[in-house]
Amino acid sequence: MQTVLDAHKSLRQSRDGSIDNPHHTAIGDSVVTTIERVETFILDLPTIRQHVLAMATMKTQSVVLVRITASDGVVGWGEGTTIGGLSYGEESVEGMALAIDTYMTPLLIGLDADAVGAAMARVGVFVQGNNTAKCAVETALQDGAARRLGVPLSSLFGGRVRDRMACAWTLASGQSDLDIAEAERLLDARRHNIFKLKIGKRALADDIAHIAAIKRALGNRASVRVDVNQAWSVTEARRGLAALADAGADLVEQPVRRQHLAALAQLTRDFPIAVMADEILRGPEDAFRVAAAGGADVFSVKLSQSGGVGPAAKVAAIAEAAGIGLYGGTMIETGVGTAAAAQLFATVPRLDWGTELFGPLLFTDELLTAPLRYEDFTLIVPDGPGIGVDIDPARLDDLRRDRRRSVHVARATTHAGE
Ligand SMILES: O=C(O)C[C@H]1C=CC(=O)O1
Ligand SMILES: [Mn+2]
Repeated sequence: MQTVLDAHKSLRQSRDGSIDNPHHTAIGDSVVTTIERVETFILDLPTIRQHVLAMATMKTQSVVLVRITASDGVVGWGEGTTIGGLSYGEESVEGMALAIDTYMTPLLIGLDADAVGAAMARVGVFVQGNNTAKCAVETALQDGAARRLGVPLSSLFGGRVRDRMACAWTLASGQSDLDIAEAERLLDARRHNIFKLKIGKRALADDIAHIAAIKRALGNRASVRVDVNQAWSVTEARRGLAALADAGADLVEQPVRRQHLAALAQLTRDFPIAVMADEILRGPEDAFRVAAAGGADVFSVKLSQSGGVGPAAKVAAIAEAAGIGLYGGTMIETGVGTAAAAQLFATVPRLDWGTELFGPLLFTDELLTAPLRYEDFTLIVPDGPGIGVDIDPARLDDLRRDRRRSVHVARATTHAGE
């Protein structure tokens, strides 16, 4: 039986013709740069303030970084991040590190480092689901492939149509007056004029009063949007969407559970406020299903949920083909995942709803040698090769869980009701 590995090996052509090159491996009559090492790092990054979501309150964000070293010495980085332990999704950072180290790495070692699609196809044969862990691996491979060519990752996805993009900020301190003060500061600094409010934890009437107060304070100076993170029943959502539109909110994100596509489609049809799909989208197949059902006006495209840069590009293409609006989503990633997402969203012809690639700004510590630039309400897409940013090794050492001195990880997240 021919395996995916055999198939991709036989498709590869010699790139430099030199069998003697010590950095390349001869496979059959092909000479390729191979994947030599895959390493995972769990990092814990304290947040600048508590971040209150329907299902969890974050005080620290935990992420998995993947470093892939190829036989030519080129290193690629990727990130797999989720929110609130296991309260947002079915993958945790600990589980991702295990899935990568135990199951994905042995499948990857020795494969052609440039054949990212073939490598991920092989992983997909033997590893079901685990999209966020796959995202970390796939992004690291994409980064390495682009660095090897000396081009930004956006060049592997058709090239840029923009070099900066609108960037929302999430107001989630848990208190209306603090949120308003924070929004005013960010408007004054010209950093953000799109605000996403996290709701669904409190009673509907309290959430609506909170949104109305913020919209009243900010008026036309800002777009106000809300993310329910699946917390509403269908009945609550029907009441909620009507009230949100009256309060002046522009968009509501994932109001009902991700399993309830028919309800999401009904809400999309029945209310004038834009409905955005988030948790329901776990890759291209879901994107197709949701688009075919008329399940949303807008897709929040996330690299982590989609399974990497390539699958996220397919989600975006399905939205585009279906006339669904696009928004560049985040899982509150470090500069690594944020830069990778920016590279992809720079290539999307229409990004009408902007992005929320603010992740690095929510952390007390900077991981990169040069921070991402946020100016004039936008994020600037980095120019360098690959994802366009570099990790500071000293800061990486500082933030690694296995080297960490002080963060009390067990209490870094509290859950709804605590
Ligand atoms: O969209 C989510 O549900 C996750 C995330 C993105 C921004 C934020 O504050 O939380
Ligand atoms: Mn969301």
